[in-house]
Order: sequence, then C-alpha cells, then structure tokens
Amino acid sequence: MEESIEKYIRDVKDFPKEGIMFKDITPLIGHPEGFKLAINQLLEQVDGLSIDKVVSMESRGFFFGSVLADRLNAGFVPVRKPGKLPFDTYKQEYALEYGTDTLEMHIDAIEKGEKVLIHDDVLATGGTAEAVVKMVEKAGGEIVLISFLINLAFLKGEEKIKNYNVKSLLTY
Ligand SMILES: O=P(O)(O)OC[C@H]1O[C@H](OP(=O)(O)OP(=O)(O)O)[C@H](O)[C@@H]1O
Ligand SMILES: Nc1ncnc2[nH]cnc12
Repeated sequence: MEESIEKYIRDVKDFPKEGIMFKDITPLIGHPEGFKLAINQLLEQVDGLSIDKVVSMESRGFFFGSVLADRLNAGFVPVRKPGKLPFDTYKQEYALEYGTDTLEMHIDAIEKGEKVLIHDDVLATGGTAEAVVKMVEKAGGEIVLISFLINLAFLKGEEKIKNYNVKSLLTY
C-alpha cells in the first residue's frame, strides 16, 4: 500500500474555537519527506491532465499550490482575503466552519477557456471552495480538478462542489 501522509497531520482540539478539531499541516510541511510525499501524491491526482493555471486560497492553499504550479508548468493564481490584491478583483462572500469572510481574485488572472486546477489544504464545509469556483467561472476558466490534502467528509463540503472532479489525499 502507498505510504500515507496521515502520520504528519496533527490534531489540535478546540482550535480556533471550542468544538473544532483542527487538522494542523505544519508537521507535514516541516518534514522534508512529508512535504515531498504530499507533493508527489497531489501530482499523481492530476494524472496527465493539462493545466494552465493553479488557483489556491490564502494562506494554507499557497503552501502546495505554488509548488504544484511549478511542477505542472502552469501559472499560479492567488485567491486572497479582502483588501490584499492591488488590481481590480472579483469578490465573493462565503461562510466558514468558524465564521464568514470574503475572498478576492484579480479579474485578469485567468483567461477564458484556460484549464484550471483549484487546490486547497482542507475541504471543510466547502464554502471556500465554492467561492473560488464561482470566481474562476466568472473569469471563464474551465475547472478540471479541485484537489485537497484533507476532506473533512462529515462536514459535507463535497456537496457544494458536487458537479466537479474532486480529489483528496485523506478523508476523515
Ligand atoms: O471548507 P471551508 O469550511 O470553507 O473551510 C476550508 C478553508 O478553511 C481554511 O482556511 P482559513 O480560512 O482558516 O484560512 P488560512 O488558510 O489562512 O488558515 C482552509 O485552509 C480552507 O481554505
Ligand atoms: N477543522 C479544520 N482543520 C483545519 N483547517 C480547517 N479549515 C476549516 N476547518 C478546518
């Protein structure tokens, strides 16, 4: 059986709020062998798909998203929290497992018809991923894969992005 990244994920109880079991990926990225393993497994998920742009969300999505873009010879598109991107942006509100927020993406970051991989570390309620999907589609991008390290399946986030090709390395 293929080695799992699971041993590098730390559970932190009641962070950032009581009742949340936080999946901490800092041990994963802190161990070179864990980081490499995760990168290689994320690349296996892409499995020959041609990708023009990798889109990832601030901030934990950036850890792997930019590496994937380099390895796939794709461009990298940061989706950021409000007020951080300097040029004109699409804006999308969303609900989180622990609050609400807005995300932004530059309006010229994706060209019509470009093939897009959306990557984030964790799929929880799916609000973040759904917001990013909406902005990518507003820009005219074609979403070929939405990839995660971890799917917290009990939060049913996949239902919000059920019409897409969704893959995760670990499911809880
Ligand atoms: O599926 P959802 O319920 O929308 O939650 C998943 C999102 O929550 C976390 O980000 P967070 O907003 O905590 O920001 P961070 O990456 O900057 O820590 C995580 O990195 C995902 O982006
Ligand atoms: N439980 C959780 N652990 C880590 N990241 C998250 N993002 C949303 N919920 C999370």
